[in-house]
Amino acid sequence: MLVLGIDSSTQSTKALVVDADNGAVVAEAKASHPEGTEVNPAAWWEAAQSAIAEAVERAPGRIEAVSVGGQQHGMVALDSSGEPVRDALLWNDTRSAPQADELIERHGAEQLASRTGLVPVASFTITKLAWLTQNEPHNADRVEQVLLPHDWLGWQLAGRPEQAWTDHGDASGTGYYSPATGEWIPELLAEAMGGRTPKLPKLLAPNAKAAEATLPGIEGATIGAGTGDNMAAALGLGLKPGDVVVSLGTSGAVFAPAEQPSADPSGIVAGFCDATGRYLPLVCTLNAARVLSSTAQMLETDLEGLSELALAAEPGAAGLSLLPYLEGERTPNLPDATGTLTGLSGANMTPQNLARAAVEGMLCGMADAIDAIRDTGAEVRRVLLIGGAARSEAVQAIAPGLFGVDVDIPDPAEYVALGAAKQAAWAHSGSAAPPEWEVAGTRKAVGADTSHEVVRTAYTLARKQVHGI
Ligand SMILES: Nc1ncnc2c1ncn2[C@@H]1O[C@H](COP(=O)(O)OP(=O)(O)O)[C@@H](O)[C@H]1O
Ligand SMILES: O=C(CO)[C@@H](O)[C@H](O)COP(=O)(O)O
Repeated sequence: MLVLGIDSSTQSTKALVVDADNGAVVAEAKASHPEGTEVNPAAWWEAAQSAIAEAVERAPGRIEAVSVGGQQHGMVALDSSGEPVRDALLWNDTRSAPQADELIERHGAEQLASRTGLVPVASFTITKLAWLTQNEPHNADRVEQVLLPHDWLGWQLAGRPEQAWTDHGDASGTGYYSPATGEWIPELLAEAMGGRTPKLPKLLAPNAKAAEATLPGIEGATIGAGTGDNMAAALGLGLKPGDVVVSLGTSGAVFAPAEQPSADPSGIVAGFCDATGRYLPLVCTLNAARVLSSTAQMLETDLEGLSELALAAEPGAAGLSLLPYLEGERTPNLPDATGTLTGLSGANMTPQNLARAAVEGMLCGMADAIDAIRDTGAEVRRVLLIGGAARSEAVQAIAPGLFGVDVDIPDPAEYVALGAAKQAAWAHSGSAAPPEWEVAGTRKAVGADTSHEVVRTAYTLARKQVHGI
């Protein structure tokens, strides 16, 4: 049986056709998304249709089921005819930082963490809706329904039926959902929107059959509930206790499976649900893969060249530290920050050291995130490194030392789309547990090198000096 998994993430849509018996990828395709932190959802739909058509064309048979994993938190606000009232505001759009602060002032971080699992930052949907209400009341007045990117795409695949749906994983990133009860908190949404009460999608179980596809090429296929991209990756990897994922896409996301919901009043760890009925404590930064591509561009090289330069420098980049807050930052919560390079001298200002500082700076943020996940009580037996920038040799070589733990590098694959495909197979089968598909990979052992301590200390010192935290 063939199933289709879609990953609609920040930079692109990926479509994988997968053999549901063993998880083997039999066809795949990709289409780009526009740049920017606000995007017309029509662009995702166009990319999805193009990637699906291409993947299905290469598939050796009929698609029986499909699911979508989507970038989390994006605000898709629809009017009474189902059209977006404006472009969607994405997870990495920081304009709603003041609204996040207002929510915390009104309710207190501790209360919000225990009610919603989250302490608001600009990424979360509720702050974007509060921003819309305060800054574009003419648009807020027209909002009849609020969806997330994956909800909207699933609804498109089903031909825009009366009732849209979502899953508990993606819902847990909105700020108006309770992981403890598994229900929406409509009063928080109404308060953020000045008393307006838009319709919310129906919450579906992880293995629910949501609808049937109407898109030509996959008509009649079962549509699964879908989920957020990180939850889909967790499902695709089949995480076990002791596993911690470091995902280096546009965002840097660090997460681990958990049996209980978490509530971190510091706001560092977001208490999300996963796509299996369990939980997924997660730390997210705004700056990961693009730190490397921007540095490569500055050094007039490509990603391979950047990796070679970084590996030609000594650990610690001869004293250079990069705080890579190129798009502002979410963890730590510094929405207006810019990047800083510290420790420059005439002697260390080389392309090799700059490249090394970029890789180390990005990974130091991830190492801090692993520590925060460990602080929730999660066991950290190994790290699984995925996402576009996990393909970098320098990242693979430097990560184990900085993380202080063995790093497994699953064979390069689109794990979000694979997880979506697994959910589709699960929904179609109607079984109690998702299918188990083997994930192959290689291990980079942590080794005896202790130079990482110096690197992390220098990074922490630079952050304290520049940002006071
Ligand atoms: N070999 C590589 N080294 C470093 N970065 C890479 C490499 N290959 C791809 N990338 C980066 O990965 C990113 C895309 O990763 P992906 O996980 O698909 O992101 P997203 O899910 O946010 O769209 C791009 O920024 C790209 O530059
Ligand atoms: O906001 C988060 C997680 O809370 C991000 O991880 C988004 O879900 C986007 O992910 P990528 O496009 O980087 O995969």
